[in-house]
Amino acid sequence: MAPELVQTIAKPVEFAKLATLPSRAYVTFLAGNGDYVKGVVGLAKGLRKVKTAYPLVVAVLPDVPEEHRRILKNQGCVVREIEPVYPPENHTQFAMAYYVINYSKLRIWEFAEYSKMIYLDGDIQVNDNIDHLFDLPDGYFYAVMDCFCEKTWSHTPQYKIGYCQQCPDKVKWPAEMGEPPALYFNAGMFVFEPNLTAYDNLLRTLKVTPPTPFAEQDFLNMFFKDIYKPIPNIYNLVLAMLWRHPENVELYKVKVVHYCAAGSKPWRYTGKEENMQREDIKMLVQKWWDIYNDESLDYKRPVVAEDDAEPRNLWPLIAALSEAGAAQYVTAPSAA
Ligand SMILES: O=c1ccn([C@@H]2O[C@H](COP(=O)(O)OP(=O)(O)O)[C@@H](O)[C@H]2O)c(=O)[nH]1
Ligand SMILES: OC[C@H]1O[C@H](O[C@@H]2[C@@H](O)[C@H](O)[C@@H](O)[C@H](O)[C@@H]2O)[C@H](O)[C@@H](O)[C@H]1O
Ligand SMILES: [Mn+2]
Repeated sequence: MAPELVQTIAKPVEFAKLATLPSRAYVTFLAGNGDYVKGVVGLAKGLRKVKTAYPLVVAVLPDVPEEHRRILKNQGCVVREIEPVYPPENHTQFAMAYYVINYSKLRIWEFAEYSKMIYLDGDIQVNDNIDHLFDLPDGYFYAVMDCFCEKTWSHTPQYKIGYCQQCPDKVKWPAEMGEPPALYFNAGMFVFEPNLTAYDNLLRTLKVTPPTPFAEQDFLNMFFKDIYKPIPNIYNLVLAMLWRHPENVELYKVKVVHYCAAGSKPWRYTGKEENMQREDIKMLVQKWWDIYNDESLDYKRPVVAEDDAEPRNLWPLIAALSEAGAAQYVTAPSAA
């Protein structure tokens, strides 16, 4: 379906069809005025390179400067401001101090104009088309299993005994410690259905949930425990898997790379941290930069009659249509 909503509005019949299309989008999260905006630009260009049919929505905190928002709009992103979400007062030592802002990711459940979304961290690159994940059966929460072997997990019992869900038979979970930990996902990538009821439940539950070291990742694992369905790690390669569980990784099959290992953020890469001189890490960082620097992947705004300076922002139009009850699901320009 022609992604440019404005062209479609002109033909009511087509619009009627469009109004019933399930609306889907990728969504990421951006906070602060620092360099993560480079991650999001890289993600937008990577999604374009793999010719996704869907837009990239960027949920931005109020502290994201206008200049960064303009950069993202000019890369074809749909920029949506969200309010921060803070966990209850706590003295928790987060695995990384900045994780406290990651609770704001929970705002994306409010984007209920979309029937299904794929969340991707800003430090993720999509190297193969994964649009087919939108067709996974509704009613579940899909994400890739994490790994417990990095020092960031040293506070946990599983780390202390050397147990990891990636190789549950290597060091077995001792019966005297009760049930092994429930399957635990990395919250850098997940397939979910935005829904206002779930959103209200998430925020209400958060208010009475003491924060834990992995912040919103721990919280989401607890909240979605009963409907979580693991998907293969080709959809979110947590880089530490390369040296912690190489037997579980076939790099040539990996579709999504998550630059979460310490020192691996491509836009900050110095190569000095542990594991950062590995050939596979250097190749993946270079691959990220090749996309980021590829001008042929920059967004080319569709030329419309009254071409204006601002990239066409469809949200006011969509809001008006929604008020008129005309459009349940409408698409914005695809990221491609
Ligand atoms: O200063 C920050 C820190 C985090 N993030 C967003 O929050 C996500 C989660 O943080 P990060 O990826 O650094 O966590 P990791 O996966 O490395 O644990 C990032 O990918 C960004 O999308 C951001 O925008 N600005
Ligand atoms: O706020 C908590 C964060 O927790 C997760 O990152 C961790 C986790 O993956 C560990 O397993 C790794 O060891 C570690 O390096 C990595 O940073 C998510 O990637 C991120 O989106 C966010 O939810
Ligand atoms: Mn990340």
